[in-house]
Amino acid sequence: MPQGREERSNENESFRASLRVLGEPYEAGGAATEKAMSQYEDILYEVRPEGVARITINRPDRYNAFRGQTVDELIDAFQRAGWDRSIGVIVLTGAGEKAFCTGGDQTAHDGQYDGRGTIGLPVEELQGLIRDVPKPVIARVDGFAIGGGNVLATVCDLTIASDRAQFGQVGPKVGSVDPGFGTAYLARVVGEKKAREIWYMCRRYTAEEARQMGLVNTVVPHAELDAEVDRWCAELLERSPTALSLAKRSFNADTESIRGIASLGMQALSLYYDTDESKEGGIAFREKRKPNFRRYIKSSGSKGE
Ligand SMILES: CC(C)(COP(=O)(O)OP(=O)(O)OC[C@H]1O[C@@H](n2cnc3c(N)ncnc32)[C@H](O)[C@@H]1OP(=O)(O)O)[C@@H](O)C(=O)NCCC(=O)NCCSC(=O)CCC(=O)c1ccccc1C(=O)O
Repeated sequence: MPQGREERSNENESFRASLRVLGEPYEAGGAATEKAMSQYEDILYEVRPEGVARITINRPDRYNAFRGQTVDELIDAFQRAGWDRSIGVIVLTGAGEKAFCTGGDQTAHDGQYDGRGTIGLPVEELQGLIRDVPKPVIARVDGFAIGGGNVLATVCDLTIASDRAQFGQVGPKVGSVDPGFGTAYLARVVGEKKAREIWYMCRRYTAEEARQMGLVNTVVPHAELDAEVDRWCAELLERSPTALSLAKRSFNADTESIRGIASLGMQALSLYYDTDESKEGGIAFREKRKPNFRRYIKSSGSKGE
């Protein structure tokens, strides 16, 4: 049945209304916002330059590894920037030159992590939120983007890396895995073979290698990283924000089923974290030795040890 003009105009109005909701600020600003911002311990939140929210994981002594509190603060910051109408681009980065982020903090991890959520670390909530905010998110990577840190960079819309950045996954070396966006979505970005190599082999890749496999948009000398990020932000701020948010949601739609895989996978990961096999990875990392996983290799049908 062809639609009448009135019906179409109602539909258009509800579509425009939904975009207005997408653009609602998370908080109106003022004293409450200032107070909440100063409460962050593990991250920094700045608006710099105008229109750009820069969120920095600020744990350089731990190579910007995240604990439960870090992930909660990141979620709060992405909510704030995501729904603030004065912000057009969000930049995620790590403090210092050693690391962007090296994933879960291995000192806050003996079995489950120390925060909330299925595994004591609401990483799948954070990854989903980076996808949900209706504006481009740029990962500014200097140093290591390893483990869950590489996953964060992967789910960002764009990645700008310095020539001394290094990328990789280490899960099967430390008794962990990201059974959602870190694996399935990575395969969409770099292809199945490469994603499996990255996860199974746990190697490190240079920024240039990461660029060649499609994990990074551009690589610049480290002294030029901020200027390059500023250039990309300035260009993005000139684009129609509504067109950008529609494009982002449209890209997301095709991989949205991975959210379901992530939530199921985290449930399984929680069980895995309580096993001796997984704990061996974390203990070995803390004891600075090679993990011994050989005794956990089981042939199909065997009862194991
Ligand atoms: C980052 C390294 C490759 C750097 O190697 P190297 O240059 O040889 O330096 P190191 O001496 O190893 O490290 C220097 C210094 O930093 C500390 N450190 C580094 N990373 C961490 C960390 N993640 N937690 C705590 N501390 C860290 C290290 O202990 C040293 O400190 P000293 O005081 O000087 O001794 C290398 O360090 C490395 O590989 N780190 C391991 C990173 C890691 O294990 N990350 C967790 C990965 S788990 C994973 O990949 C699962 C995927 C995932 O996304 C996920 C999903 C769901 C829940 C959680 C996760 C998650 O990420 O955990």
